Amino acid sequence: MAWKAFGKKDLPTSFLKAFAASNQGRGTFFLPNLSKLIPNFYFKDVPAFPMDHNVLQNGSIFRMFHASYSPALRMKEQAPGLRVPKKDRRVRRENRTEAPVEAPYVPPKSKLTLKPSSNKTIDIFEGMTIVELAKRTGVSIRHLQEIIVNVGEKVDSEFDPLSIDIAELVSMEVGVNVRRQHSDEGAVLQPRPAVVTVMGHVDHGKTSLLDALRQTSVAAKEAGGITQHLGAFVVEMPSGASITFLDTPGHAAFSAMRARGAAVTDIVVLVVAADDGVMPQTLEAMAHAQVANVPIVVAINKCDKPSADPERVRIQLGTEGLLLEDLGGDVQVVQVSAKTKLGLDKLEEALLLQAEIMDLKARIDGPSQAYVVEARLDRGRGPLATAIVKSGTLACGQYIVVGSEWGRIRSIRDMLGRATSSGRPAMPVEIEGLKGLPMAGDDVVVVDSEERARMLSNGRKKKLEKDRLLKASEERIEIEDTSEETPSTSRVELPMVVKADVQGTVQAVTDALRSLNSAQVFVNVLHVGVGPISQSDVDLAQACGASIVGFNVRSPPSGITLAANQASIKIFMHKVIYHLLEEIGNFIVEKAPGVNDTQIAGEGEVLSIFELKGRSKSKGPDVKIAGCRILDGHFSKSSKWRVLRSGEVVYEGSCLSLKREKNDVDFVEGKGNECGLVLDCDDYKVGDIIQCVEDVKRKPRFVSSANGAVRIEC
Ligand SMILES: Nc1nc2c(ncn2[C@@H]2O[C@H](COP(=O)(O)OP(=O)(O)OP(=O)(O)O)[C@@H](O)[C@H]2O)c(=O)[nH]1
Repeated sequence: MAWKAFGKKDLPTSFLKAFAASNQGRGTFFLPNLSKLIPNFYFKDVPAFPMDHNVLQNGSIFRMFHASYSPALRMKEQAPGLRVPKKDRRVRRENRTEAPVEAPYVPPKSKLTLKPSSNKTIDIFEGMTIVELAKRTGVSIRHLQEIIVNVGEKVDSEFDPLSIDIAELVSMEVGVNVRRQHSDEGAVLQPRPAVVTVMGHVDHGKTSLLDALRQTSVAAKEAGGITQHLGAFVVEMPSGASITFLDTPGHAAFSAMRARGAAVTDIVVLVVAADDGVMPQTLEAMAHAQVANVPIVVAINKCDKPSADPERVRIQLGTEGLLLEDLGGDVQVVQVSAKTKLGLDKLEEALLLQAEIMDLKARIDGPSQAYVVEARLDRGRGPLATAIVKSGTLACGQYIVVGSEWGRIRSIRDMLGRATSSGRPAMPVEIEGLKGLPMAGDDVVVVDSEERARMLSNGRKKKLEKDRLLKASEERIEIEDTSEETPSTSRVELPMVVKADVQGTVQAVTDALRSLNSAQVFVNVLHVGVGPISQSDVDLAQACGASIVGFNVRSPPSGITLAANQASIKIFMHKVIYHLLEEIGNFIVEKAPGVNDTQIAGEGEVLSIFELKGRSKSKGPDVKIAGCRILDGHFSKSSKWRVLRSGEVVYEGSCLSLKREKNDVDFVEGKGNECGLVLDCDDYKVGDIIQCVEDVKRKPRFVSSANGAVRIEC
């Protein structure tokens, strides 16, 4: 492998192998991590595109410089226009054979020279002119024309209509974010089913309620009995109407999934258990719905329980600012029981009424738009995206761009797994044919040709990578700043490789792991991916001293497990999020260095003072012995000691002698036991309190709250 590593030291082959292998998919290896792993190197010419294997192999993506890299070259790199003084050129020549003896070069914090994307976001639409685009981006018409020509498009006049894809590419090029707007003007709109997201606190009965609505039994089949995916399906109501439901997980780690659910939905069903009342995730769900400007229908569940108190729930919700119908507002409230199926017809009525009020319609014809709620990698079928169609009709054979991935739709399946040729508005569909795995939350857009799809996908990848590198660089600076507050010797870094079944859970697990960062331990997620743990994950973990997390993925083949064992790589395999976080939390606590602290090991009272006269002048002065009774704990001779008088510390020091009866001892234990004590100060008085103080290492604590939120308390 030909890497351009300047300087005397070569990179470890094991590292290079693992690094290259880990980057065959998306560029998920963070540069700051890389430079941390090889501290004597710094990096320049960082790519603004995803690192792919071939690029990595020819070594041209960035140049790695060893710390001993010559000062003259360094000056040139930092200020390209600068003339290097002759003296320094000499240094450079001398250094061809030998590294200079000098302090290692510490790269400046902001070494990435990538131009950041501006925070500006503009709306773009099909047919906008260059003039319009120039107005919105704030870039000159001439510059935009140059870019358009560079992407291979013809420009006749600045008033010619641009395709929305070209407008996006050009905007990205000038560092402006876009929102694609599709006008339905002139299109025939047809009624469409409502998309309803069921949200609420963990275990309040969201899945059971959906189960009851569709007469199946998903809740019983879920690992650990909790929802960890964003399930989407269509329920045919007895009235004949159909509703698309999204079930979101209640556990605290899945906040991003809930936010996605609220963003794609028309109505939120807020499930609150009648016995438990309003809880943290109930409030979070309310907030998500309000941010997304989505109406709420409240389902007070578990009304069959003797401890159910629906009135209390109503009052709680009212206090939280939800304007319930029965209290004069417009939020409908229904009392239900998923167990006895009580009130399900009322819930259905409420949803259909809400949908009717909203007059939900969508364009059936024309370019389709959809929203990815989940994505996973199937061994045989490749990347699969579950999406909800927003408008238009998604059809097999269409070229699509999904986030930064592209593909041609090979097949579409409905939520029962049946093949279908198209997906209509509000329909959840599984799309097959993408070249790479998109992210949950990505938009699906249909484009005219393969060329356009490739171009848009490449442009987006480039931008994504640029933003990611910048974010990683900022994160690194933040970490460095925090570690300045905490002595670096006391902060342990735990590198992790995270693999999970779908993109959504990868994100949830990664976010949850990051929430375990503390002043003592930094969980450094080096690499994430969808799918089972592979040999390249093990290689990477070995090269970086990382542990591997496998969430909701099948156990790795025995060969991989064996390789991991041999390399002493810890693998955390779990199917339930709180089990995973508990195990990792305890692992972190175990690895945390702890902070030095003191604790009172024992306390006693001075009952009497004995004076021992010095037997001869040469043997030293007279000695005062404090006769003590232990009130609590134990006395240990080697510890530190304190004398307290009227609650104030009057002395701190060490012990010269500890006696039990007439014998010298190191340790006296037990409330009520008496001993004689000589401290290196003899200013004690009857009634003083003597404390034996020990140094201890205080370890952090793993704390998980009722809503599943976890943290490490130092
Ligand atoms: N008595 C009674 N129990 C219920 C009812 N609905 C749900 N449960 C029970 O409550 C527990 C949690 O139900 P789930 O449907 O898994 O709750 P969830 O809100 O989907 O939980 P997450 O998926 O973890 O967010 C299960 O033991 C259900 O059997 C109900 O109406 N009455």
